[in-house]
This record gives sequence, C-alpha cells and structure tokens, in this order.
Amino acid sequence: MGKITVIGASNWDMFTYCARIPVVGETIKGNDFKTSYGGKASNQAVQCALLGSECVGDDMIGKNTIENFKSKNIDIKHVGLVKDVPSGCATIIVDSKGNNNIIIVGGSNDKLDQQDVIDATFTIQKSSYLLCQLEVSLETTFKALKVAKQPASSCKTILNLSPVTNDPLLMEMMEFVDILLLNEVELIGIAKKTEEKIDMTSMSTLHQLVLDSVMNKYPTIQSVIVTLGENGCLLVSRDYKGIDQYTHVPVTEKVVAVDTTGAGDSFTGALAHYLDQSFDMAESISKASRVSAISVTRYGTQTSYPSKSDL
Ligand SMILES: Nc1ncnc2c1ncn2[C@@H]1O[C@H](COP(=O)(O)OP(=O)(O)OP(=O)(O)O)[C@@H](O)[C@H]1O
Repeated sequence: MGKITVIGASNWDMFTYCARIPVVGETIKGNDFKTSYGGKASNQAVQCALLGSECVGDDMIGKNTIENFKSKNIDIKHVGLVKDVPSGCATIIVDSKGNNNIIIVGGSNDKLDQQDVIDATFTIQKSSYLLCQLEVSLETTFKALKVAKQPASSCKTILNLSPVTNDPLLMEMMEFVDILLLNEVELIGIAKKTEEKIDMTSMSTLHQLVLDSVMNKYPTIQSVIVTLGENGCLLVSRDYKGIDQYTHVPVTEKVVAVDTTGAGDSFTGALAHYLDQSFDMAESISKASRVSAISVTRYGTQTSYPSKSDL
C-alpha cells in the first residue's frame, strides 16, 4: 500500500456544549467545555493513521500539535512551525442535538504557500493519494493538485470541498481532481441553488445536481461522493456504475449522535485509507461510514475518531 499525503490546515479546537446555539447579541450558560486537536487536514491525517495508513502532514502548526502527529505515527517531514504567528484555532458551539456552529481563525495555516508544496513535490508524487480541503489558500491547494497530476506522478487526488467557496479558481482546480467529496449543503453551494427549493431527501434530485454541477462540467472527475449525515452517502462514479446511475450507501448502523463535528473528516480520512487498501469505491464508502458513525457517538473531533482496534 502507498502513502497518503494530506495538505491543509491544523487547528486547536475549543468546544462549548450548550442546550441551544445563542442568537446574535444573546448570552447563555453552557454545560461543558472541551479542547482537542483539529483542523480538516490534521483530522483527516489522524483518521488515516488511526486505521493504519502511513500519512504525511503538510501544514504549519504549534509544538504540541507536532507531538500529537508523532504520537499517531504521522510522518511530519513537511510540517513546519511559523515564528510569531498564532496557531489556527476553531471555536465550536455544539447544541444538545449534536449540531454545531464554527468560527475558524487561520493563523499559521494562512502561511502555507506554494513554495511549501514545491518543497514536498517528491513526497506528493510518490503517494498513492493526495487529500485536500479548502481550509488553506486556494492557490496552495491548486498547486498541490497540479503537482499530484503531473505526468511523472500516479498519485490520485481527493478534494473535500469544505469550506465551500464560489471562487472562480475552484473551477480550474476541478480539472485536477479524481474524487470529489462534499456534503449536501456544499453541493447546493456549488450548484448555486437555494436549499428551500430543493428536496434534499430525494436521491434522484441530488443525482441530477451532481450531474449538472460536476460530472457534465468536469470530465476528469471520476467519482463524486455526497455525504448525507445520518442518511449515509450518494455515489456517482464514471468507473463504478457510470454517471447515469447513482448508488445510495445508507449508514450501516443507527447511532445516537452526541457531536457530529469532524464526522466529514473522519469519513474522508477513512475513505482514503480503504481505497488505498484496494477496496472498491462502494465498499470503501461503506467501511468509512462505519468509522464516521462511531465518531459522532463521541465528543470532539480527533478525540472521537476510532482506531483499527475499536472497529
Ligand atoms: N447521525 C449519524 N449517524 C450515523 N452516521 C453518521 C451520522 N452523522 C454522520 N454520519 C456519518 O458521517 C459521514 C459524514 O457526515 P456528514 O455528512 O454530516 O459530514 P459533514 O457535514 O462534512 O460533517 P462535518 O462538516 O461536521 O465534519 C456520513 O456520510 C455518515 O457516514
């Protein structure tokens, strides 16, 4: 099996748990406060590593975070410390149903640039998968995707479209993506639709949105996976059943969610791990769903992720 390289952000997550999310100008009492290592790239690398994959991090963070990566056997060759810049951090408010609101301050993550990617060229091109998100500068992510798809490289690219943006650069980036992973809100975001007008529970409606906003526009994208929370995932793939059909992969077991923060990252990291282990797409999705279902039954982001021995 190859290596999985993850490029993007690492944060210090601060969780406030409360009965409901306050409205603007309101002060309420919370029930609990917890902290955890977070950030989309960092989360995805940790979930890959907990399942047994060899991972390379590529971001800029604090000393404790580097220790956290080391303790998970993540290769930190390309992880850097930036002087005089605070680490990225996320303030997360979780209500009693497990729903959340998040504010992210980029800090050192905003310093990750194209030169950092160029320095990691050899590592990226020798990897089986490159995992990217949209939490660091688009130019940096774009560069990483281009490096991965150079003729000398056989690295496959997975882009997790989060947090979603309608920056025109994103349209150019899509040409370098093999697998696009997004949730239903992000799908509506790139389709430039409004949620109220779409029946989100209809798989055929979501399938049509995937065709119109991704598959018919970007012929290089092989597969699109839309994560649907407790409703599982929708897969549309050129190399699975063809794009005229969709596959709905429901969640394998019903669970009681206490905190869904980072479920998407758990799913993304696990998916890369199982694809790298040569499971086919539908099987990898089903296995990744099981991993992320466990993560929503526990509090926090990385603190909620299961390892191989928990499965
Ligand atoms: N309540 C749940 N029960 C079982 N599985 C769940 C539940 N919520 C999420 N999952 C699993 O996690 C996957 C990802 O969840 P979701 O679609 O909520 O991602 P997301 O919106 O990107 O999450 P986040 O942005 O909070 O990280 C789902 O496809 C599903 O497999």
